[in-house]
Amino acid sequence: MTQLKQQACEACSSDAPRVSDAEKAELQKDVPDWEVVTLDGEEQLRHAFKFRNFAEAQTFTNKVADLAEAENHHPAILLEWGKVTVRWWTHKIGGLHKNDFIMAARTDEAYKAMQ
Ligand SMILES: C[C@H](O)[C@H](O)[C@H]1CNC2=NC(N)=NC(=O)C2=N1
Repeated sequence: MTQLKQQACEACSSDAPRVSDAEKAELQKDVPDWEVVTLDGEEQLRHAFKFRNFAEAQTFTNKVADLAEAENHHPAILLEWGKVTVRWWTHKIGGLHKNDFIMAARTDEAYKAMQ
Protein backbone atom coordinates (compact mmCIF):
# COMPACT_ATOMS: atom_id res chain seq x y z
CA MET A 1 0.00 0.00 0.00
CA THR A 2 1.48 3.39 -1.02
CA GLN A 3 2.18 5.53 2.00
CA LEU A 4 -0.13 8.51 2.42
CA LYS A 5 2.71 11.02 2.00
CA GLN A 6 3.50 9.57 -1.43
CA GLN A 7 -0.07 9.88 -2.70
CA ALA A 8 -1.31 12.86 -4.70
CA CYS A 9 -4.51 14.63 -3.84
CA GLU A 10 -7.46 13.74 -6.03
CA ALA A 11 -9.59 16.45 -7.61
CA CYS A 12 -12.32 16.98 -5.08
CA SER A 13 -15.81 18.16 -6.01
CA SER A 14 -18.47 19.61 -3.74
CA ASP A 15 -20.39 16.33 -3.85
CA ALA A 16 -17.37 14.28 -2.75
CA PRO A 17 -18.11 12.27 0.39
CA ARG A 18 -16.49 13.12 3.70
CA VAL A 19 -14.40 10.28 5.14
CA SER A 20 -16.43 7.81 7.20
CA ASP A 21 -15.61 7.19 10.85
CA ALA A 22 -13.98 3.91 9.88
CA GLU A 23 -11.90 5.56 7.15
CA LYS A 24 -10.96 8.35 9.59
CA ALA A 25 -9.75 5.84 12.18
CA GLU A 26 -7.67 4.05 9.56
CA LEU A 27 -6.19 7.21 8.04
CA GLN A 28 -5.37 8.69 11.47
CA LYS A 29 -2.92 5.83 12.03
CA ASP A 30 -0.66 7.45 9.41
CA VAL A 31 -0.82 10.89 11.04
CA PRO A 32 -0.94 10.04 14.76
CA ASP A 33 0.30 13.48 15.89
CA TRP A 34 -2.76 15.23 14.39
CA GLU A 35 -5.99 15.75 16.30
CA VAL A 36 -9.45 15.88 14.75
CA VAL A 37 -11.21 19.05 15.89
CA THR A 38 -14.57 20.51 14.96
CA LEU A 39 -14.50 24.24 14.26
CA ASP A 40 -17.57 26.08 12.98
CA GLY A 41 -19.24 22.70 12.61
CA GLU A 42 -16.55 21.35 10.28
CA GLU A 43 -14.13 18.55 11.17
CA GLN A 44 -10.48 19.45 10.64
CA LEU A 45 -7.04 17.95 11.28
CA ARG A 46 -4.88 20.15 13.52
CA HIS A 47 -1.29 19.98 14.69
CA ALA A 48 1.14 22.52 16.21
CA PHE A 49 4.80 22.28 15.12
CA LYS A 50 7.53 23.70 17.37
CA PHE A 51 10.62 25.63 16.22
CA ARG A 52 13.64 27.34 17.82
CA ASN A 53 12.66 30.79 16.57
CA PHE A 54 10.42 32.79 14.25
CA ALA A 55 12.65 32.50 11.17
CA GLU A 56 12.53 28.67 11.21
CA ALA A 57 8.78 28.77 11.73
CA GLN A 58 8.49 31.13 8.79
CA THR A 59 10.57 28.83 6.56
CA PHE A 60 8.34 25.87 7.42
CA THR A 61 5.23 27.97 6.79
CA ASN A 62 6.46 28.76 3.30
CA LYS A 63 7.25 25.10 2.62
CA VAL A 64 3.71 24.11 3.59
CA ALA A 65 2.31 26.92 1.47
CA ASP A 66 4.29 25.64 -1.52
CA LEU A 67 3.00 22.09 -0.96
CA ALA A 68 -0.55 23.43 -0.81
CA GLU A 69 -0.23 25.46 -3.98
CA ALA A 70 1.27 22.52 -5.84
CA GLU A 71 -1.73 20.35 -4.89
CA ASN A 72 -4.33 23.13 -5.06
CA HIS A 73 -5.36 22.10 -1.58
CA HIS A 74 -4.81 24.73 1.10
CA PRO A 75 -4.60 24.77 4.89
CA ALA A 76 -5.12 27.35 7.55
CA ILE A 77 -1.70 28.24 8.98
CA LEU A 78 -1.02 30.23 12.14
CA LEU A 79 2.59 31.46 12.25
CA GLU A 80 3.90 32.46 15.70
CA TRP A 81 7.34 32.79 17.28
CA GLY A 82 8.62 29.21 17.57
CA LYS A 83 5.33 27.61 16.58
CA VAL A 84 3.22 26.91 13.47
CA THR A 85 -0.30 25.56 13.84
CA VAL A 86 -1.66 23.90 10.69
CA ARG A 87 -5.27 22.92 10.03
CA TRP A 88 -6.34 20.78 7.07
CA TRP A 89 -9.90 20.28 5.94
CA THR A 90 -11.78 20.42 2.63
CA HIS A 91 -13.74 23.65 2.39
CA LYS A 92 -16.02 22.54 -0.43
CA ILE A 93 -17.34 19.54 1.52
CA GLY A 94 -17.18 21.20 4.92
CA GLY A 95 -15.16 18.45 6.50
CA LEU A 96 -12.47 15.84 6.07
CA HIS A 97 -11.52 14.15 2.81
CA LYS A 98 -8.65 11.71 2.23
CA ASN A 99 -6.80 14.65 0.66
CA ASP A 100 -6.55 16.27 4.07
CA PHE A 101 -4.82 13.22 5.53
CA ILE A 102 -2.45 13.10 2.56
CA MET A 103 -1.54 16.74 3.08
CA ALA A 104 -1.11 16.25 6.83
CA ALA A 105 1.33 13.41 6.09
CA ARG A 106 3.15 15.64 3.59
CA THR A 107 3.27 18.39 6.23
CA ASP A 108 4.85 15.98 8.72
CA GLU A 109 7.42 15.04 6.06
CA ALA A 110 8.31 18.71 5.47
CA TYR A 111 8.79 19.18 9.22
CA LYS A 112 10.96 16.08 9.58
CA ALA A 113 13.12 17.27 6.67
CA MET A 114 13.92 20.42 8.67
CA GLN A 115 15.08 18.62 11.82
C1 LIG B 1 -11.17 26.99 -6.85
C2 LIG B 1 -10.16 26.17 -6.08
O1 LIG B 1 -9.68 25.11 -6.87
C3 LIG B 1 -10.85 25.52 -4.90
O2 LIG B 1 -11.43 26.54 -4.11
C4 LIG B 1 -9.88 24.71 -4.00
C5 LIG B 1 -8.71 25.51 -3.52
N1 LIG B 1 -8.10 24.92 -2.33
C6 LIG B 1 -8.83 24.20 -1.45
N2 LIG B 1 -8.34 23.85 -0.27
C7 LIG B 1 -9.07 23.18 0.64
N3 LIG B 1 -8.53 22.84 1.82
N4 LIG B 1 -10.34 22.87 0.38
C8 LIG B 1 -10.95 23.17 -0.77
O3 LIG B 1 -12.15 22.85 -0.95
C9 LIG B 1 -10.19 23.85 -1.77
N5 LIG B 1 -10.68 24.16 -2.95
